[in-house]
Amino acid sequence: MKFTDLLWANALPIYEQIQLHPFNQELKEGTLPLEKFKFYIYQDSLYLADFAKALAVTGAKSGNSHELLDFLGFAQNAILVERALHLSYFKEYNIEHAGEKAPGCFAYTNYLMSVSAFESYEVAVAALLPCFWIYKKVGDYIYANQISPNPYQNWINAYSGEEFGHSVQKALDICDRLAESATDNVRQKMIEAYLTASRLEYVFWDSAYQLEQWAV
Ligand SMILES: Cc1ncc(CO)c(N)n1
Ligand SMILES: Cc1ncsc1CCO
Repeated sequence: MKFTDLLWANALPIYEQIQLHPFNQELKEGTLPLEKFKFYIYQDSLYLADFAKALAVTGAKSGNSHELLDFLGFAQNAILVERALHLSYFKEYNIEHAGEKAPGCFAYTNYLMSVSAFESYEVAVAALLPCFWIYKKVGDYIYANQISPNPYQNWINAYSGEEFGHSVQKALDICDRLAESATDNVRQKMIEAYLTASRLEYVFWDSAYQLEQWAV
């Protein structure tokens, strides 16, 4: 059994709740209120900017130029996705560049940045993996089950697409390779980081669905 299969099995209950979450169900049906999608896209643009930094810092920890290049490529793609997909939605829906991170986005980005800065390469890779893998699975699920025409088609195509799929496979392969030579202790920390980031993926969608605000 590959290490990533073990990760998937461990986090399956979290993934199932993500797939069943009304944000993703309504995205699939095309009935997600525009206000919630706009909130999500704006928060996700803030997310992707920090995610790119975490990817670059993680890449800098790899012991070889091959994986450094992989992670720098992921970071570059995250910024390009932010520019292309998000800015087109910003225009189409008149989303203003205003406001700070909601608590869910704040928690997730700060977790990824702190793990990439302060934990080992192995643990940072495991923490970053749900961003790739869960989005791929959600993208594929929505693509296969969507009601069309769907107003959120561009978003669906981006994450169910082949290009994103290649990046996801690369990240999975790196994680499996690292786990093979990791100690049990490091592998345990990788599992915990993967679970925490998966929970934060749920939190991020839920935050958008609730139009989450700071309590004070
Ligand atoms: C919150 C979040 N996780 C993962 C991705 C995938 O890039 C994204 N765009 N946003
Ligand atoms: C994970 C991820 N999300 C948006 S871009 C990107 C890197 C893919 O290369």
